[in-house]
Amino acid sequence: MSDIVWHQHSIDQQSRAEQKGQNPILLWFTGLSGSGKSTLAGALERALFDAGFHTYLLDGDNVRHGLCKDLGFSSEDRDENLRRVGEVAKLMVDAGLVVLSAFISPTREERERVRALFEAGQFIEVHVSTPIEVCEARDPKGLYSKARAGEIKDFTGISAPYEVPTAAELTIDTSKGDLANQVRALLDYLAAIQVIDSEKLKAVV
Ligand SMILES: Nc1ncnc2c1ncn2[C@@H]1O[C@H](COP(=O)(O)OS(=O)(=O)O)[C@@H](OP(=O)(O)O)[C@H]1O
Ligand SMILES: Nc1ncnc2c1ncn2[C@@H]1O[C@H](COP(=O)(O)OP(=O)(O)O)[C@@H](O)[C@H]1O
Repeated sequence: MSDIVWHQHSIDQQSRAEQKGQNPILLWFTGLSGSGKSTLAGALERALFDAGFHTYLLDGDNVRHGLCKDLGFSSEDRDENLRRVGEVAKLMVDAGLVVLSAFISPTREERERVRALFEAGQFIEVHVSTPIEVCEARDPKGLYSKARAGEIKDFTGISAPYEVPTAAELTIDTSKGDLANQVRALLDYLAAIQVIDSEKLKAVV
C-alpha cells in the first residue's frame, strides 16, 4: 500500500455539497432484523428526497445481492460487509449526498469503525430499539421461526449477538407511536443540529 499515493482532485466534498445546497451526512440505522430499519430509513429518505435533498439509501438486503453477495453471517463476514458499506458510504458522503443506511451492524466495534471514517458530526447513529419479542412476532420474512427451528445458524438476537448501542445520537422504538411521528422526530433532530435546512422541509412535511 505504501507505493500507492493519494491523488487530491480539485473538486472536493465542500464544493460538491455547495453545488447541492446541503450538508453531506450518513444516517446509520442499526437494530435487529424486523426492528423497522428499512421502513424508517425509507420513509425518512422519501421525506428528504421530496423536499429536494440529494439522498441515497444503502440497505443490507439489497447490498447483499451485489457488492456483498460473497458474504454470509459469520462475524468475519459481517465485519467485511460493514467495512465495505462504510467505505461506500464514505464515497457517497464525499460526493455530497445525504446517505442513509440500514444494516443490523450488530457490534459496537463495527459501528465505531464506520464512525471513525467520518468527520465529527457527519455520522449519525440511529438505534432502532424495537424489542426482540416484537421483532419476532412481526417476523415478516419467517426468519425468526427458521432460526428457532435451527434452520438458520448465527441469527442475530437468537444465536448470534446484538450489542445495544451506548452512544447513539437517536433511539427509536417502532413498537411505540406511528411511522409519521417517528420520521418527524428524525427530521426535528436533523433540523435541530442544523444538518438540514428546516425551510427546505416545510413544503412537504
Ligand atoms: N443469520 C442471519 N442473521 C441476521 N440476518 C440474516 C441472517 N440470515 C439472513 N439474514 C437477513 O439478512 C439481513 C441482514 O443483513 P445485514 O447486512 O444488515 O447484516 S449485518 O449488518 O452484516 O449483520 C436481514 O435483513 P433485515 O431483516 O432487514 O435486518 C435478514 O433478512
Ligand atoms: N415504524 C413502524 N411502525 C410499525 N411497524 C413497523 C414500523 N416499521 C416496520 N414495521 C413493521 O416491521 C416489519 C419489519 O420492518 P423492516 O423495516 O423490514 O425491518 P428491518 O429492516 O429492521 O428488518 C415490517 O414488515 C412492518 O410490519
